[in-house]
Amino acid sequence: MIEVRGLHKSFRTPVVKEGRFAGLRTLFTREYRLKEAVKDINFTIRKGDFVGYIGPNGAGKSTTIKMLTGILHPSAGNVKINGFDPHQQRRQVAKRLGVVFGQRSQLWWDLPVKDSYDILAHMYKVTAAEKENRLGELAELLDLKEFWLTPVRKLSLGQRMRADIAASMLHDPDVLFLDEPTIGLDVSAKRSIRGFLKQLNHEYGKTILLTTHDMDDIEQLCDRVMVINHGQLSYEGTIVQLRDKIGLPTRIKITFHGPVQLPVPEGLSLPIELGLDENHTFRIIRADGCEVHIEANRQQVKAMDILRVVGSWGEVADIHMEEPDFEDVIHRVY
Ligand SMILES: Nc1ncnc2c1ncn2[C@@H]1O[C@H](COP(=O)(O)OP(=O)(O)OP(=O)(O)O)[C@@H](O)[C@H]1O
Repeated sequence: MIEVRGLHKSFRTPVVKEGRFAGLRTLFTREYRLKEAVKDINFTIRKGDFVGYIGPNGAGKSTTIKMLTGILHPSAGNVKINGFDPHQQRRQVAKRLGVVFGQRSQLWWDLPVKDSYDILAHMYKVTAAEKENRLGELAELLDLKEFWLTPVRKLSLGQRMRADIAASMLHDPDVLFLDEPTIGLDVSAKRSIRGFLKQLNHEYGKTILLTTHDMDDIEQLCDRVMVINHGQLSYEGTIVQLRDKIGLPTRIKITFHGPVQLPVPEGLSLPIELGLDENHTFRIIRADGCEVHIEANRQQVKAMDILRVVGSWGEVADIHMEEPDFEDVIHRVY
């Protein structure tokens, strides 16, 4: 459905001279610097996928999205969306594509929300009946009626984002590109946007590519994640595979029915005589009365082995496992 092959984008920017009359000298003797924003990117996104596209600031995410939407022309390589080239066959692609830029609204600032939809429907050649039908459904799903007649500039950020997402869906596209759709939103506004996106993907089968710096968005919504760094893809796969690859330890808190005698001091790994070898061990990080905190790499040591060993220290009352924070995992990939 979305195919990207050998995608490159370089920008040529004039080098600004320093010192007296710098502006003038820059005008007459132009020197250019080449910035390779995207370097040989390849990926395929199938129908119904929900894929996260993440990377640090300046990594090349927006440049990629702009090439996918046809706003920018690749320096090399190609993009196909449903078989069409977004730059050369813009009209065909636009019909099947919805785009939301969280930082920039596609609605008319001074017009009531409803009027923006009338203009967009006209631009996309959506019939009056289709428009009524879709807006009825979207208004219900995104709770649009409360600000239907309000000018866009007076909307809260959460309302504006809901209105923008509805606008991108008005022509019923199969594919959605979302660039930071939850930026700046409070917890409940984020939840409502995420719920809607989930529904679009699960129930309506929409294919979604999501760019965000919010790792909760990625963890809660995406089946797959692509990481871009310095213009190149540094990881592509599921979130579970990514966690396994990075292999951060799981934190486990064990509560005993009484104080425990530990076989090794805090900070040390368990010794071999307990039936664990040096590659399959775990570490005591803190002991506090009846509570013991350990760290284990669950790729290396089985939960049953941990239970067997800690069970020999005393009577276990409770065990609480905490998987590594996804932000920490991502930090390692960046
Ligand atoms: N029009 C342009 N002219 C020159 N350089 C550009 C242009 N657009 C982007 N760049 C450069 O290309 C690189 C990638 O930028 P891009 O906006 O794609 O990053 P990003 O991953 O979207 O970052 P962020 O998370 O901060 O939005 C950056 O170094 C940026 O300065």
